[in-house]
Amino acid sequence: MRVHICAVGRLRKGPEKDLVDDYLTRFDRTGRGLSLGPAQVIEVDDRKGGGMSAEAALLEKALPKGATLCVLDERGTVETSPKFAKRLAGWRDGGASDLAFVIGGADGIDPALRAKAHHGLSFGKMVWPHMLVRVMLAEQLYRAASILSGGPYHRS
Ligand SMILES: C[S@@+](CC[C@H](N)C(=O)[O-])C[C@H]1O[C@@H](n2cnc3c(N)ncnc32)[C@H](O)[C@@H]1O
Repeated sequence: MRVHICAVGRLRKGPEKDLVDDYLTRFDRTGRGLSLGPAQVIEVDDRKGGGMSAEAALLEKALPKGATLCVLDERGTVETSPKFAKRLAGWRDGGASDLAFVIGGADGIDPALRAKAHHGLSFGKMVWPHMLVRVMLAEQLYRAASILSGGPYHRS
């Protein structure tokens, strides 16, 4: 199952980008034997300042056709890492070829796009900056692959 992180805005060179790259490399390596990954980041940029709906149109265009859609949203479901790992395995075992996570911009994700999602995932009720959400998601993907592989990274 290929994994896509579709995000509004460009992540510049720096510690957040390094962390995302590092965790996704680890995810790819750990997930290879589990039919998870590879993971790629797809960035969209609305330079005309059209707001949420313009960003949603760009995101929808960039999403792989038929992808299982998971939006990152503070109003979504808060879950443990093992539960998230189970959810990933469930999507994979249910036959999903592409899984797309969507991270919004400063105004969030357009409600019409949110309504199309198969799942809304929350990293808690607080609002985080989008670049940190990318890092957190990449880390949770690696953690989930480690849990599913029985590796020592996750200790609960
Ligand atoms: C700066 S936030 C935008 C918040 C916006 N005011 C809203 O109402 O959604 C940018 C993006 O980061 C993600 N995000 C921020 N906090 C989050 C959280 N607690 N859980 C999951 N995703 C979050 C969402 O995808 C959000 O669209």
